[in-house]
This record gives sequence, C-alpha cells and structure tokens, in this order.
Amino acid sequence: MKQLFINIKELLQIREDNITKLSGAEMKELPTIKNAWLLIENDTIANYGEMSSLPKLEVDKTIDAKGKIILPGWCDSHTHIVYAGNREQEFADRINGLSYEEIANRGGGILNSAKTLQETSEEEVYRQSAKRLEEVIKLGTGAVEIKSGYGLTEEGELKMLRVIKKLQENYALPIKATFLGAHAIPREYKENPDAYMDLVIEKILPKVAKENLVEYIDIFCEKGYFSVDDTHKLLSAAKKFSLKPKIHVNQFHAIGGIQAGIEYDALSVDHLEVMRPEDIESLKGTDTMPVALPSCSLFLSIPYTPARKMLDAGLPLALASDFNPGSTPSGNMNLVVSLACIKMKMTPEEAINAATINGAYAMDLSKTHGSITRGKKANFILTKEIPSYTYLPYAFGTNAIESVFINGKIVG
Ligand SMILES: N=CN[C@@H](CCC(=O)O)C(=O)O
Ligand SMILES: [Zn+2]
Repeated sequence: MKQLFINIKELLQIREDNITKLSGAEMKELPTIKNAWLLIENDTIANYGEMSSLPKLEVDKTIDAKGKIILPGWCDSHTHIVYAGNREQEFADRINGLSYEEIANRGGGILNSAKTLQETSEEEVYRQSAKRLEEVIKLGTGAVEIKSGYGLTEEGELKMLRVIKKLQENYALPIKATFLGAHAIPREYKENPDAYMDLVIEKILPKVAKENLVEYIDIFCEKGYFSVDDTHKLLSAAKKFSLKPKIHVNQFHAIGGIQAGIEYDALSVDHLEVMRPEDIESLKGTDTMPVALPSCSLFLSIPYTPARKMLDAGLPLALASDFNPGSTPSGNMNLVVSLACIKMKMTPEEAINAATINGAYAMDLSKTHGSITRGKKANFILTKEIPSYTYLPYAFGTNAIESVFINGKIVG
C-alpha cells in the first residue's frame, strides 16, 4: 500500500537516521520542508521532498494536505495510564487547602489508587486503561511508556503489568513497560518500610523479570517514599535482570536521586521540578535523558522544571505527560507542549523536539520513531489547516489535529 501526501504546508522534524537525541542549542532548530510531499509505503516512511522535486509515482492513494502540517506523533515517555477509578475528591480537597503531601500522609494519594486497583478486576482495569489509551492516540500520541505502581502487592503489580501486555498486543503503537513496585510504601509496611523493599526486590522483581513483562525499572526517590539508599538497592538488583532505570526524582526535594540514576546508567530521570546546580552539573556528559512533566506542575501548582537553565547548560530535555489519577489526570501532549512554551519558556522548536525525538530516546525508540526519516515508522500527525507550527503551542486548548496515523494507518 503506497500513500502519497502532497502540497503539505510544512513537513516537520526531518532528520537523518543517525540523530537519536538533541541537546542544548541543537534543540533550537527544527528542520522542515515547506510545500512538501511525503510517501508512505505500508507502515514505513519511504521518501519526501519539496513539491518541485516530486517524481512520477504509482501510488494507491493521494492525499492533498494543502494548508496542513505533518509532524511525527508525540512520544510520551512517562505515563501511568493503567489505573482504576479516579481521585477527583482529592482534587477538591486540594482546592480547599490540603497539599498533595498532606493528602498522601492521610492515606490518600497513591495508596488510594492502589486500594481501588486491588479491588478492580483485571478486565475492568484493561477496559478503563484502553479507553484512556485511545483518547491519547487521538490526541497525537504515537509511542508511549506505561508504568505499574498502583498494585503494591505481587498480585496487584502483576495485574497491572498483564494489562500493559494486553495493550501492547492490541494496539499498534509502541508501548514500553516499566515496573514501579517502589511507588509508595503500603500502609501495612508503614512501620517497617525495609520489609516492603525486600518484598519488591526479592519476590516481585524476579517474577516480573522472569515473565519478561518489562524493559525498565522505576522508583519514586523522594522524602516520605523511597530513599537514595533504596534506589541503589533496587537499581543494583534490577541490573542483574538487565532492566534499565527510568526513575522519579526531584519532584518535591533534591535528595540525590539524579546521581543515583546516573550511577546505574538511567535511560531517563523524570520530574526534576526541584533542581540544584549540582544536579544540572551531574547530568552533563551522560547518556541520561532528563524528562520534564509540566502538566503535573500545572495540576499540583508546584514549580516547573527549570528548562531554560538546563538547556542553556547544554543538556537535552524530553517532555512527557505523566498521565495518572493523582498528579496529572491528562495525557494530552499538545497541552504539555503548550505549557513547556508558556511556563518553561521553551521555544516551539525546543518543545516539539523535546516531545518527539527526545521523547523517543527516553523510550529507546529513536531509531524507529520521533522524526520524519526515511525508514522510520509512519507514526505521524496531520493537522487541520493552521497558519504555522507555532500555532500548535500558541492555540492551547484548541484541537488542531485532523488525523493521526500509526504504522501508516489512520487511527483517529
Ligand atoms: N510522583 C509520583 N508518581 C506520580 C503520581 C502518582 C499519584 O499521585 O497517583 C507522578 O509521577 O506524579
Ligand atoms: Zn510519574
């Protein structure tokens, strides 16, 4: 099946196949072709160029994209899409003055979602999660990572990971799975948190690894959750199973999680709302992708990741949604890109690079996704008629997407 898009107002994020991530000043550039054509062969980007160079081609379908822009699908490298129920009561409690931490200390927060997940059947968790996945695909997400972490028991964690596996089997976009058993200390381990770490490391982790359910390991390295010491123990155990770290660090406090992640060659360190100069320094020259989650900052009214400082220091940066029931009940990557521009002072070029090629890197997918490159998967967004790509983050809240393609097939 050959599909030819013609008269594309602008084709964004054209890269050679050796580009796997962008750092610092490189992120200011977004290579594009104006008035372009794009040829898709089955599930693959076959070729592209300026309309003036369009060769004579035999194709099955020609689509006129006059006035419209094509860009790679968003690569959302940090989500908790698999969960049960919602936490809108905590939303109301926060409006009435309680903080996220206070709610968690009262037994709400992650433990609240864990209780609901444990009480919900696997089929129902799948049904609710698939609905959310379909929603974000329609919003332009073309690759996604999903974590466990609301099970907090062997049974609950395996239930979540089986749901992720089923999503992987039933949906065409790449879905990367992460084991986040160390997301919060269950109530029954409150007096003996080390025993919970032992359970995660000695019992659940080997089982998860043996069943080949995940590629990545995660931990919420934060005061009141898991210490740097716990992080070392878990990452060192996970290394034996070749699980790469993608970890939650520096959300509320900078306690050394970034350095622990780097020590174990973390693929990414995520959140980073609180960054000390030494944290920025530690990330320099590493292969670890820093990931910012601006929708979480918006929802919790906490600081935004200091993107300008990080980019100006030469670091790379990826953007992700953090879609979850407590801190970010939204998986809308268009909003994430807008917030990055509006609140983090990233330019539209930097934000689009962060949400495509760098997001792909943070899921080990930049060889196949994240840019318009010959040979990569045909996962892309076709916009409505819009004046420019800057309009995408500018017109926040407007849905500028006409259709989404995954592996060359229209999905929404
Ligand atoms: N901070 C840790 N985990 C999630 C929130 C989990 C929740 O509140 O349910 C996050 O990334 O924001
Ligand atoms: Zn998260």
